[in-house]
Amino acid sequence: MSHEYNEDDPLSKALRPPPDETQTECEARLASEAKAKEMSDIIDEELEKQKLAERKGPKAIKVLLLGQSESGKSTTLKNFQILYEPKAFRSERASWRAVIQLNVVRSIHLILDAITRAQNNAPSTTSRDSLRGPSIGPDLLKLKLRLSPLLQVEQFLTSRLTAVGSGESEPTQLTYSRNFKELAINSTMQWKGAFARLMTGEKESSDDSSDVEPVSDPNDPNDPGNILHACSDDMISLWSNEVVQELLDIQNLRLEEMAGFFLDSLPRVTSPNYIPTDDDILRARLKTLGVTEHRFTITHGASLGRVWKVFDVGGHRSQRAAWVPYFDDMDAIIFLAPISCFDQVLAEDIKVNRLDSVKLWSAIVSNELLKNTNLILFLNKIDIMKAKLAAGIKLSKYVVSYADRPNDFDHTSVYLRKKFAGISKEKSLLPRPFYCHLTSVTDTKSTKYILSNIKDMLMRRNLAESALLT
Ligand SMILES: Nc1nc2c(ncn2[C@@H]2O[C@H](COP(=O)(O)OP(=O)(O)OP(=O)(O)O)[C@@H](O)[C@H]2O)c(=O)[nH]1
Ligand SMILES: [Mg+2]
Repeated sequence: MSHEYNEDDPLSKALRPPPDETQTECEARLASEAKAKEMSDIIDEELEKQKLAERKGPKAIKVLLLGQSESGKSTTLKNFQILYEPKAFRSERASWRAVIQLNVVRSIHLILDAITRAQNNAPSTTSRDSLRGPSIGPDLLKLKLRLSPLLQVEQFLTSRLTAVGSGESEPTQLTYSRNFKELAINSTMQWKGAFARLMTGEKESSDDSSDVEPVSDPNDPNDPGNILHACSDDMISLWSNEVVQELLDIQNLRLEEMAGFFLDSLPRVTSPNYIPTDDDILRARLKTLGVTEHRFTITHGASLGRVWKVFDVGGHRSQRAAWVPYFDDMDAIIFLAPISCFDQVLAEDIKVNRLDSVKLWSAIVSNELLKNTNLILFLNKIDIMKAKLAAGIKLSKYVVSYADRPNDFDHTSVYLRKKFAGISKEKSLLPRPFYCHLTSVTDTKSTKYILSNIKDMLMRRNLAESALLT
């Protein structure tokens, strides 16, 4: 087999073999090209078969995940993967390790920033009053200096992830620090496989890599895993330092409630042999860019063989224009509203309260294109909501209409549920049932149960509709 290389076509020119290629090299190259072509033909054939099966078989069930940024859409998608594609989900552990490393470094970065702010006595965006904090002693300053290499790890991991995954660092005006950039990734770019290989030096991902080998190269001092391991004790000292805790408190930085919080698990996640558990992967935070489609085939039960397509979208305001083309032809939308955010301002607009998920919900229920679509509401992050209420944070302070009702979870959740139900009833263009779940999608057990119920409900509706059509 030989290729024609067209001199006028830059791609063809770039692919041209080196002019000084030996006979053996040429044979090896041709053999590898033939193998690649064979693989590509097999994949094409498989895709063609899939398309044909889909055309012949019952229509795929399509579910769109919607909600503001950090509401838990991608985490819900991970639950679908655990349920229907556990093998593939677990084979991606190595890539999630890098994301978790990035999350850890980011939390440390936030603490170091808080110390710098206190040193400069600069006003913080959310400080209750000016920074009359504890004094920062030489020990803490030394710790800060020793942890500075971590900032390079952050840059390294970000550039690696963006290189393979068409990612982008978007400025996210987080409550706690303006202009703090957060890495966002479009997962259609197969960043996971590519990144796992980059991290592990593997050539091909094996079919069952649930027992992926540790990803650090013990001999490479620049390997992020090694740097994190070397800084582990200092990070633990920093996180448990009383002055730091006081500073964070004064600056109203509740790291425990933030996305991608792993500081309570530092010895484990910084160990050289660390492999993320399912729970870790669910808690790992990587912002989504664009819209990605995920296909699952139901492998058991009455709906065996049925294909599901789940669409995950970026929830950041800049991403929302991309949602509309997907409104058509969905069997259901799972809308996530993070009710724990009642006391925070919206990440991307510090003037808007996070509960302005309510506004987004109004826009969705009243949308003309969605008038016949099943809407399923997840009032999410109830674990954080419960912790906040238990800590004495009052809903009525932020949602004035709550007035003097009891500040416990039962009453607040019923109130919020009614609020969302009322909007659905009032604003929907056609009458529609109100499906609502109180969720914590980082809890796989309860989420599995909810997703199974949704699956059954949609299958029943789908069957009923097909029966009506015949
Ligand atoms: N404690 C807790 N954390 C949650 C829950 N749901 C999601 N999270 C965490 O919140 C963070 C954000 O969740 P994502 O699923 O990435 O949010 P998203 O809606 O996909 O956000 P975008 O991609 O920016 O639109 C992640 O670190 C999750 O682990 C929950 O119910 N409880
Ligand atoms: Mg996401």
